[in-house]
Amino acid sequence: MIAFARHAVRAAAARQYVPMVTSSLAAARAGPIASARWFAASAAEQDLKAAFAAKVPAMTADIKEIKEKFGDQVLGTCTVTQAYGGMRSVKAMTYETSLLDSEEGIRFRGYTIPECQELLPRAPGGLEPLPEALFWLLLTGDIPTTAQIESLQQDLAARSKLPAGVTDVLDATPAGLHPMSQLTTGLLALQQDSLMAREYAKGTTKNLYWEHTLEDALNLIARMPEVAARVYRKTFKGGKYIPSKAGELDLSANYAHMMGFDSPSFADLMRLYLCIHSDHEGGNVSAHTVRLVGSALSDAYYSVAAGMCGLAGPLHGLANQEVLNWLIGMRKALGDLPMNEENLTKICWDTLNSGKVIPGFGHAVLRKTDPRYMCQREFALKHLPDDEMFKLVSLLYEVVPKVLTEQGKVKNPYPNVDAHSGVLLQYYGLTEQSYYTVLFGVSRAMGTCASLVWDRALMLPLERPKSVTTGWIKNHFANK
Ligand SMILES: CC(=O)SCCNC(=O)CCNC(=O)[C@H](O)C(C)(C)COP(=O)(O)OP(=O)(O)OC[C@H]1O[C@@H](n2cnc3c(N)ncnc32)[C@H](O)[C@@H]1OP(=O)(O)O
Ligand SMILES: O=C([O-])CC(=O)C(=O)O
Repeated sequence: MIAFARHAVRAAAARQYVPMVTSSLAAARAGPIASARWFAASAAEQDLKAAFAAKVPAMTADIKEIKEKFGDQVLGTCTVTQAYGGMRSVKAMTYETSLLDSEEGIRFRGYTIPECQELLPRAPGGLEPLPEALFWLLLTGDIPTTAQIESLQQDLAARSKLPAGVTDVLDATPAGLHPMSQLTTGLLALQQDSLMAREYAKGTTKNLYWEHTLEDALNLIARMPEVAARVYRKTFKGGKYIPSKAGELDLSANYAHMMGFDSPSFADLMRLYLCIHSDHEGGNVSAHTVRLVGSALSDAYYSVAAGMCGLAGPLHGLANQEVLNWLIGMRKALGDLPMNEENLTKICWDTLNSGKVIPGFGHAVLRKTDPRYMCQREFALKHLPDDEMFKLVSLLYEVVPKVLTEQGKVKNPYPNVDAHSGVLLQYYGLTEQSYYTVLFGVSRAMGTCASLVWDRALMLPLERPKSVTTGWIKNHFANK
């Protein structure tokens, strides 16, 4: 099913993870980025579970040593303003699968998006990395080999059949229900098969939680595309479903096929899309929700469904839908007027003056243009350079930062991932913008599931930070 990306073997062979427990000095010398990477030790393991299991002891020992050595060090503090301000930049959690730098953007296990595009295995004829390969990387820290990804793809295909009753639940949802509500309902219907829930009820032991969670994660990832495609066909195509070709096509191409899109370049867009939306460190609303809910030992289905409810908010994943609505409204507002800087500037100010945010711009952590925006822009320059909507998005890239900077409120006036995704989908005929966050959800499930497996492997405890009332703050600081 796949062709191997350039340099992957060389890169995998050249890299080796250095656990702190054996060589903390070497890791420290390697610098923060290199020491954050999990380097491939061997390409021999073809089974994801075995590859993951091999990583757990060193990581567990590493964390034990870190806690012994640095357990009393202060990682972050929280001012009163931060407590009222969404805890912005408070360092109060760990998260292994990805790390966000405010200037540089996301790194998946230490690898930037261009590095992933270069190193991860691709589909035959495809130019973009396979999300199955990104999932392997997020989970194990290693760039997978062709054989490993073929084995994972076969495993996912074998798991992909929806259990009885799931399609009935989806069919019973009202046609007007938002696609994100339908997706979440579908995930909860999948929960009937949770191994974690079943084994916990039987009295399984703590050291096996990760195995049950990995099983649930793999089943969820394998089945979610069909659930999501059914939501699309039911809502927008009169319930005319297209049978799965799991096993014949890779996960992204099959998802596109089940939605009704069979062009090779749309499949490649799906691969890129599902890779870049998967993970964005641990503090974002969806990932943190998955972590929090999972910490109560709710299984992967409950945890991801909860995360999807957060992703459905307009300040988070739903912003991709909002961007398209805004762009369409903008074209209408322009009418016969030329699409130029002056006219777009006026429309931006109208949006701000009406009390709304400009969707797709700004970020809670990033302070530069999101690299996920940039790689979608590069995709557009390659595949749809003359598209009118792309030209509009390109012009807004120049206009909006100036307007937001002049307004003087935002910490980051530059575009995020959601500013670009919709125009690419529109170009290929996926024009129903209320569906866009579902695509984001299918991707985010992969990153958050990888992290959830680690949460259980590392036996992270129940999350329960302390809260205080405003009265408590007044009394506490009054006499200081
Ligand atoms: C996948 C993702 O989740 S990426 C983000 C997707 N969301 C969006 O694109 C929605 C538009 N953007 C926003 O609303 C914000 O930039 C957020 C929610 C992403 C980040 O919020 P914050 O960290 O609070 O941003 P910041 O500190 O810059 O906010 C300061 C002020 O600028 C405002 N602001 C931030 N971004 C924007 C924007 N795009 N348009 C207008 N005003 C904005 C905030 O609402 C806030 O106003 P207030 O002081 O009146 O409450
Ligand atoms: O990091 C964030 O807060 C939001 C975001 O871009 C994401 O979750 O992809």
